[in-house]
Amino acid sequence: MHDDIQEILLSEEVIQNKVRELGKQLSQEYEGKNPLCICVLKGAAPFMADLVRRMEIPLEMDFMAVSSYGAYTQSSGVVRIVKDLDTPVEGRHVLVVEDIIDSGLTLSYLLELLRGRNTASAKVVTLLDKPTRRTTGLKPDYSGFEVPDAFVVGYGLDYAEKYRNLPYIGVLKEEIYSV
Ligand SMILES: O=P(O)(O)OC[C@H]1O[C@H](OP(=O)(O)OP(=O)(O)O)[C@H](O)[C@@H]1O
Ligand code: HPA
Repeated sequence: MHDDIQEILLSEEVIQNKVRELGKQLSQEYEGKNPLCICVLKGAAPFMADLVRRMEIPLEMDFMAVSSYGAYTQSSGVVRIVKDLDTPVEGRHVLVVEDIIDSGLTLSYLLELLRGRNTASAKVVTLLDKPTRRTTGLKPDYSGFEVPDAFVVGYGLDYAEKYRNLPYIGVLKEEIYSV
């Protein structure tokens, strides 16, 4: 285990089993719909890469970057589009792929934006849900795990751009971000 990690919450095996399960479920839900899977960069990149390989249906991928956290652990409350989609979404079934929903600010903003572009449907799959931190009414359509109110890193999730490449998800030691 990495020295900066206090505790492993979800092992690589547990994550991969869940991804396989979600991929199977989404394959059934989106059969015949050629969904556009939208990865919210950067945190969702490992989850998106693993998830689409478990979806056994035709689909397309696109990438979007929005930022509300800046470099550290507090949401700024202001959502900014850093990179927009390359694909027109009008009439498309879009599935937003997220690593974590915390306050829900990022996704509330994103879903409103996408629905305003007249999608046929706009749903969300998140690997992690931290419902205790929610300040919006947002609920994911598909969710992997609920996590407690702790700052978690790994499998895409960062602290100051570090730890995204850990294959597991762990709680960061408080001394790392309290200095
Ligand atoms: O529900 P919220 O409170 O809005 O938080 C969730 C968002 O915060 C993180 O992204 P971040 O802005 O840190 O960018 P990153 O994915 O590049 O790390 C995470 O990947 C979600 O997109
Ligand atoms: O717990 C978290 N870890 C990393 N990034 C995050 N963005 C929202 N919550 C978190």
